[in-house]
Amino acid sequence: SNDQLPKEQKLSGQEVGKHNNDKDCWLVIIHGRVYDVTEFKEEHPGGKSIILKWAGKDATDQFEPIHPPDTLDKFLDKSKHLGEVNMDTVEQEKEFDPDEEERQDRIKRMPILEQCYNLMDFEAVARRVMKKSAWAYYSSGADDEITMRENHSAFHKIWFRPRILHDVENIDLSTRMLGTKVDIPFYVTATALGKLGNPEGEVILTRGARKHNVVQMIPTLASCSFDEIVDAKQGDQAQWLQLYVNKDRAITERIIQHAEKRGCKGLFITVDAPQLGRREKDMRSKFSDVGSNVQSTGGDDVDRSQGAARAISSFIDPSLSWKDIPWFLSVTKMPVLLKGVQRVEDVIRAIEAGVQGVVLSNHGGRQLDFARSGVEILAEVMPVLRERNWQDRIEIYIDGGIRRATDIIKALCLGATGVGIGRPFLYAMSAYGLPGVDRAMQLLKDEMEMNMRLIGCSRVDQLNPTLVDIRGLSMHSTSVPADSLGMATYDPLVNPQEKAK
Ligand SMILES: Cc1cc2c(cc1C)[n+](S(=O)(=O)[O-])c1c(=O)[nH]c(=O)nc-1n2C[C@H](O)[C@H](O)[C@H](O)COP(=O)(O)O
Repeated sequence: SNDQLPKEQKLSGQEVGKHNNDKDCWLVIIHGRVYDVTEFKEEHPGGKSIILKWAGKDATDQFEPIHPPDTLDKFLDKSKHLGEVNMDTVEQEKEFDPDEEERQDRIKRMPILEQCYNLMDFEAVARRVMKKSAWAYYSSGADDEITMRENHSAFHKIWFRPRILHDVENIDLSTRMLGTKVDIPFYVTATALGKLGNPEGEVILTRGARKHNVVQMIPTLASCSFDEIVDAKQGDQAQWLQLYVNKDRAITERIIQHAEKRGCKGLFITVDAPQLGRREKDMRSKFSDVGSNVQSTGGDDVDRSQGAARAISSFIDPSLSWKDIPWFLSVTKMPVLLKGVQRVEDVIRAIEAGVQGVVLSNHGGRQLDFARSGVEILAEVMPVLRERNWQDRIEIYIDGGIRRATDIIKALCLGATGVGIGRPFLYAMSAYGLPGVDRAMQLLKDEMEMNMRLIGCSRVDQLNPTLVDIRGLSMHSTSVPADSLGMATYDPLVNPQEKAK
């Protein structure tokens, strides 16, 4: 093969193009570097077919959003790095996307940033301008997406009991999270594959978090490398690490200790995803036709319809359990928290296990459908902790469906230290880049200042349960799914073909 080529001589596109089959497979990936993946493709978590589909071609666009830049240096033996190719001899085969032209037209007609007045406006714009597969990945929830909708509608079942005639001239929204002083009680939660929405990826969220002095939780499954995201922070800007625990604990230990060395201020172990949920919009989107088949143990001929999420999560350890918690506490001095706790019994157990906090969360409705919203779990947890006088033993966060500052205030009234926000910042970043994230965070600050005044509080430590009425919270009014078979399949009145017989 060509790896004896003197380095300064570049490979030609034609030459690379010949190695495009199962027995002999080269790929041009990022920045015109060629890699021999003939062996590697057999154990590629995203399955073999995606590699064969782009064998011998430039696969940069497909590679970038899913893999951090250091992936090849980390996982592909140096002997397989075949050197540079002369890029003007490589035919640039763009993945054909039927609605790309229409999408570009929608981008030309999208509203200017100043026309976004709340976080839902960003979602409305993102839905129109994002690539279908990216929108599908960000917006999808598990199964019928009942929990995803419940996350936000739960806040509509909580009403305020505002107090009057308190001096609210000067409002202070600041608070502390794991010891870090932040401007407002929300953090940017961990969401995977930031480059699906914006070519710069998670570093945009880093810059937005710095500007508004809030914490960024760095996802294990980020598109940017961990070090890129940490390098993008400035000064003593605080970041936390969200951890998917690897079956290979040596890898996990290295990740944790590197994060601590780089200054992360908290370790959030995700405990609600021993297997990633079935997100059907994601599965239907473009990723499914490349058949990432990490569900299978062998071969490439099994259930191919797993979206991007499955393609990148085969390393997660489903055997993780309470007996592992002491190990995590022993390998790091960072505060350790559990992300994705969903009932009070597990909060009690977390306190007894010695962790410093929990995030009451159902993963944005992307995991177990019919899991309750974070805010409903919070309303179950805090009275039980107060009974034991344990409410200050750990920090309690919630996430899921936070779209208004009133949602943040309701969570704090019920006893949360702060809240995590995911999709809104992804949509803002995908539609408008950093200016979008900046505006979304500023809108929340403006909303929260006004709402604090109107419920009669000037500081977040004054927020308390007497300011909310949660009697309606446990009412789960989900609409009954329409009888689609009856309506559209059997009823001749609806089904014209039937009438023709
Ligand atoms: C929207 C989104 C959420 C993800 C997310 C990816 C996306 C696109 N991913 S996921 O691919 O595995 O599902 C992660 C993740 O990497 N790790 C994690 O702990 N939570 C993940 N979450 C859940 C996230 O941390 C919050 O729990 C959730 O986003 C909060 O709900 P909202 O989006 O409504 O704010």
